Amino acid sequence: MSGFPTRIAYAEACEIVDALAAAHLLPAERTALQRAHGRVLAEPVMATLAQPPFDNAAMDGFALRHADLATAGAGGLRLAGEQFAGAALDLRVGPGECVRITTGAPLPAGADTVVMKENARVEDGRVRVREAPEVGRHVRRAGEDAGAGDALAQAGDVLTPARIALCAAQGLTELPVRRPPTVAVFTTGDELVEPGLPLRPGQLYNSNREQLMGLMRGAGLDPVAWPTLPDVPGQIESALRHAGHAFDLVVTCGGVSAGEKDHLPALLRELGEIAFWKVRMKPGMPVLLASGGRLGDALFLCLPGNPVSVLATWLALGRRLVDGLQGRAARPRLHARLTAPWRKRHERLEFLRGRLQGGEDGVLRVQPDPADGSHRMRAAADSDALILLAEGEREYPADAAVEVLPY
Ligand SMILES: Nc1nc2c(c(=O)[nH]1)N[C@H]1C(S)=C(S)[C@@H](COP(=O)(O)OP(=O)(O)OC[C@H]3O[C@@H](n4cnc5c(N)ncnc54)[C@H](O)[C@@H]3O)O[C@H]1N2
Ligand code: MOO
Repeated sequence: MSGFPTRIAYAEACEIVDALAAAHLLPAERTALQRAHGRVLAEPVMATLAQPPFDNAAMDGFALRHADLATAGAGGLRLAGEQFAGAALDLRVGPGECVRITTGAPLPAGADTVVMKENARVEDGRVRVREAPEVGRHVRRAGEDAGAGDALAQAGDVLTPARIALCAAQGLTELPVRRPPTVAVFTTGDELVEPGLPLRPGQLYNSNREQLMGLMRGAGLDPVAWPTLPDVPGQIESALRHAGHAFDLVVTCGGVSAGEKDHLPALLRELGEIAFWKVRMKPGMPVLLASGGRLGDALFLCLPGNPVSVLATWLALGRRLVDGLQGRAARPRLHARLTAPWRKRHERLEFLRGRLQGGEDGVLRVQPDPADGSHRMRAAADSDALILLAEGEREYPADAAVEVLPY
């Protein structure tokens, strides 16, 4: 097979994924704030309100004029009123006066400082301050977090709970987001049996479907799983044609390498347009990406069947594709130091499994798991990161800095 990139470097695969995703950027839509969690912003969000919107107290206590503390003497300050959080009263703190105030309440005119309740004593309508704070203490100034007109978030930002809260504080009820891709998930293989059914010799339980569903849900998607497909070209074609016309993305797993029952490459070559097949990565080498062509408008991402290959190809390429389809800003790249030396004995870029450890010295470390076969799911389950080891045979000393992809 030729006419498309094959046996390419991981970096090249990333470029192709990014370009294909950008060409298939999903439309923007307005969604209710309550439904926007985890979605990607399609436009910047501008502040129309300053944050905080007015000067207010950071503590329960007394609002006063700082200059009066030096002159108040033993008699203290006259308690001139109360301003609680809620409607702003028309209060003014005059010379020698103070106003009882609660956290979040608007600062009365004239006041410049708040004294905590615990540092004051009230007697006969007079307030004596035990410990004078510095001027401006416990006052939160209007606009110190954001000014009206500031950009609070950019297109491509993910709506984390904190960012949603920032938008809610502006009184927004809807946000402009990208529609997440609809995704159909297929597992293929005559050897697969669903958990719960009896297993005959040579068969094995389908474990990849649940893994993929979890990985996709973790990426904010709501995938739809098909019943497992047998290794029968006609059946695979008709199921993929159906999904290719109904979904934005079709993800398959298994049947994508060189065996007599690996029908996906030939099918996508004949009916679709292959963007790449085979990336010089381990595990996951036979991964294939294609546009649907006569199978529909969907993109087709075909992952190898080995369970650890599913994990690695999804995290390395699949998640990148769904990020790109939503215009999501690049995820930060993380690095850690190996806790043990590692001898890399092959040419392909490796996504080795490892367990992250945060030390009190502030250094992130990762313990490589020696069970590096792409069927060794236990090592993947005992780990929480993929360790990227560059192409080429190489000795990595303990403490070597490596890129990690946490999962
Ligand atoms: N002659 C060659 N053989 C292989 C090559 C190659 O280039 N030339 N590539 C190897 C690599 S690397 C990988 S990775 C695998 C990928 O093969 P396929 O994508 O065709 O996957 P299958 O053969 O269908 O399955 C591989 C393996 O995984 C098990 N499997 C499949 N689906 C599931 C599932 N849903 N749940 C659990 N386990 C599953 C399957 O039984 C196989 O053991 O090919 C190498 N061979
Ligand atoms: O690339 Mo395959 O995933 O090693 O066995």
